[in-house]
Amino acid sequence: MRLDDVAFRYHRRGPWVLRDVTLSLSPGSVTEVTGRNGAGKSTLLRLIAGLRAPGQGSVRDRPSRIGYAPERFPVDQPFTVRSYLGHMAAVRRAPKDTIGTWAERLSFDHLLDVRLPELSKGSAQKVGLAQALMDDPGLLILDEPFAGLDAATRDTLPGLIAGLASGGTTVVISDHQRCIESLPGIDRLQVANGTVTRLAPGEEPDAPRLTVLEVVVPEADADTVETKLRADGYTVRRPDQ
Ligand SMILES: Nc1ncnc2c1ncn2[C@@H]1O[C@H](COP(=O)(O)OP(=O)(O)OP(=O)(O)O)[C@@H](O)[C@H]1O
Repeated sequence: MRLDDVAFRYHRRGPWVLRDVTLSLSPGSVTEVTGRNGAGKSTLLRLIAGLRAPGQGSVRDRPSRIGYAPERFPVDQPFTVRSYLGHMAAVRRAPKDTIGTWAERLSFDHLLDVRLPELSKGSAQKVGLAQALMDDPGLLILDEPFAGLDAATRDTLPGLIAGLASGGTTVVISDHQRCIESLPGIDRLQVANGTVTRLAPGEEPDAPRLTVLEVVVPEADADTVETKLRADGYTVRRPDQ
């Protein structure tokens, strides 16, 4: 698929969030989208997914079956995981047993009868991923899919993504936590200053100046704080106990 001279703003007369975006995404490619907070990564992903229409320019040849997992899965829905995913499978005419398959692959099969608002952040993230992955999408868009995931699922997901890509799925991922960047042959796009540039292999995104901040927390809160900081894209080092 292609984006040609795409520009986008959320409000008429508002500031352009993205301009002059021209890029192509080929079947079977995996593209990592990088950029600072607020640069426009989620906006670019929504444009690619077709959830937002460009203000200028065009998007062409988008695959018809699209899987999209937003940065935050909307849990304020009065369904159990099973009925929500069952509904999504029916809408997409996916086989019903796909729910069990993905629940097992992403290790949330024990939560199928729990209501969405009662899920932890990481479990909700897995349900969001399952609905995006279940229909063998031609275009798969994942917005910060690793945020809040447990280590086992974090390790599983790159392989699942690579498997879909080798079957021809075009994959686009924003990933603060840089869990996907070691995937062989990955393409990288950087969103900065309102536009998108392709990074050459090995080229580092414009790196901000780094500093070290020591944070002291109650021992019992250390895991939670570490998970939160990692989810926000920070590097966390724990001193030896
Ligand atoms: N629904 C919206 N209405 C108006 N402005 C928005 C909306 N969503 C995002 N923006 C603005 O568009 C710009 C880009 O936001 P976007 O969420 O795409 O950035 P991002 O790179 O994904 O950020 P982050 O890394 O924090 O998730 C920001 O200035 C943001 O405030």
